[in-house]
Amino acid sequence: MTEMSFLSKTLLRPDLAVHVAIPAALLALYAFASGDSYMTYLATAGAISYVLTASFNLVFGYAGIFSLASIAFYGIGAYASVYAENQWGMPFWLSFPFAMLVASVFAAILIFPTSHLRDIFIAIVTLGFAVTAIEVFAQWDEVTGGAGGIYLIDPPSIGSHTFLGGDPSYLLFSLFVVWAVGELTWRISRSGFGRKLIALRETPRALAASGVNDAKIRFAVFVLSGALAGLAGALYAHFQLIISPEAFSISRLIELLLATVIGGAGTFLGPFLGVLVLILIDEVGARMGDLEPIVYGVAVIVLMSVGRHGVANLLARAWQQWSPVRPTVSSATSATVSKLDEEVLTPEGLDSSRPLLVVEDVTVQFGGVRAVSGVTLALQAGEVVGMVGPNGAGKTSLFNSITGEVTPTSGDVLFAGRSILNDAPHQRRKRGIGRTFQLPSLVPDLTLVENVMLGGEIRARAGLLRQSLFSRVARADDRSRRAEALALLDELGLGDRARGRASDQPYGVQRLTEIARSLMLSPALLMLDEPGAGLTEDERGHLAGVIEHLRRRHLTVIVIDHNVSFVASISDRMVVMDSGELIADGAPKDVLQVERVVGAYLGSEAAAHG
Ligand SMILES: Nc1ncnc2c1ncn2[C@@H]1O[C@H](COP(=O)(O)OP(=O)(O)OP(=O)(O)O)[C@@H](O)[C@H]1O
Repeated sequence: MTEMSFLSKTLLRPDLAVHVAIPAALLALYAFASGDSYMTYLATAGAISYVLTASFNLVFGYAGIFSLASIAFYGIGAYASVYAENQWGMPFWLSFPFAMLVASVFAAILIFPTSHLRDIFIAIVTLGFAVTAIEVFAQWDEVTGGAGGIYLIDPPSIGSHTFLGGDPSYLLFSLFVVWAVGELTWRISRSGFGRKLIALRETPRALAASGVNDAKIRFAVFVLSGALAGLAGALYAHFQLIISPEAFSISRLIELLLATVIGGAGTFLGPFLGVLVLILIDEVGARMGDLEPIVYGVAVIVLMSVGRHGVANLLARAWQQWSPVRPTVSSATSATVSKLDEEVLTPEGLDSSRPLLVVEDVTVQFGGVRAVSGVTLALQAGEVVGMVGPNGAGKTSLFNSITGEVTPTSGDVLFAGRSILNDAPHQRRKRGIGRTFQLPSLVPDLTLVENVMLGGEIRARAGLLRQSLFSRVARADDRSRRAEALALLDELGLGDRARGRASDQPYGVQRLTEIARSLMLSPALLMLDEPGAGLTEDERGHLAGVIEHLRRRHLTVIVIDHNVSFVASISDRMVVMDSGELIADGAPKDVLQVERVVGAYLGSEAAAHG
């Protein structure tokens, strides 16, 4: 291999580039800064800011949880490490994990009042927590030293070496922590855990559709982010050797927000770049005397208007234009249904002696609206059932009461002979009930194959911790999930688009990808809510072929659609709903003759079909 091809191959493989470029950059920074005390100070402060920003980037940037409590966890980590050393004589190297533990315990507690909140409401509750914590830091004299702060009695040392805050050795230690945190975030961003965080941020429904408990993902990222903020706090305390409440103020929180957003929230490089840009703005501003706040403000406004998704995304776009390797996305869903492989889907353990699904006298009431009224329905394994009915007939409400998104007001739903009413949606996915939504619920920022891989997460052998570390088992999981997802996409005729971003795909492709994601669950029952909506004639034809393929594989399928001819052509049996009631149930040709069906809903279309 020539030197050039090695270089270009390394650059084009992000893993290698990160493992080489980040440590090299950190070592270069150390070599550059360690000769000068001011630069050493600046670089160490920057390293600490990076760790704090990376912790916030995980919870806000990746997971989309607008938690402002990071500043409190930062303070808690700082005080906890100093307190443990001063009061209990805890060694320096133990006080760091202790700080992480204490901060993560607070994070674990705070997740409860915020678990059902979103966006600005989370921001308000966590801001309340941050303000309270800042007040406690300033007032709890016995522990925090109150407004005057506390000193670390013994500077950190290992063996005979003392790490004084402004020393090059402390800078080296801080850069080591930066490397470790960077490595962790890189691994997370590559792993199934990272994909689940992005799904949580953009399309939480995609998690439920994949059988993933979003509460668990929220909890994990909140606690992890709290622990990293605590680590930043301990690093800060040992850098300054004195800590006082001003270090954990609201203006520090605003700096943290700015660093995250300017760098590029939800990107790996964002925290590095955000901190660097803020330091540069600070340094330039400091030379401008009274104009400093104006320089700061103007710089932030300019940066945000040039690229509101942050510097990292600007660089990524520039790199994509420069890079010789471009993703290839063909223009049409060209593959034919004949490509569908007979071996792909074989539902296991089906008991054909009893219905797979029984809906017993289910009523769904939304306030004064009775969306479903005493519906009883049984589905045999292997049936393809089409469900039609006018707008507002209650089809989706009935669907949702089977899949768990809606709890029936009365009645029961049995799957494989067992009531599933108490199961959460993600648990029903695990039991074998796959579903798609009326509006496609793919994660726009992930590729198609990554979206489909989400459906296989419930079979992952590696837990969240091993996924975060992207361990050997997690990598092996990932490889096999990717291969399965690619095979499924190929089966559905989407192989050539697998690496395209979901948001760039036409509706038809997105709908089929949702089906592929559901199939990753190896469901016994697949429920498709208007899979044909918004599709072209060609795409509809392709969809009909896919459903026929599922039927041949003995998968039980329920399809809602408004196009009666389409439903009649793909189903073994048709059910018709009107005003919350089931008004017909039988073979398509018989149902289309039922007077109430023809009169109440189908009109000329049914007559034409009949
Ligand atoms: N979450 C909700 N809150 C209040 N009313 C609701 C809710 N969901 C559905 N409804 C109402 O319940 C009735 C049935 O709606 P549903 O969406 O189940 O019908 P549908 O047959 O699926 O209609 P469409 O074909 O238009 O999707 C409608 O009157 C609807 O407005």
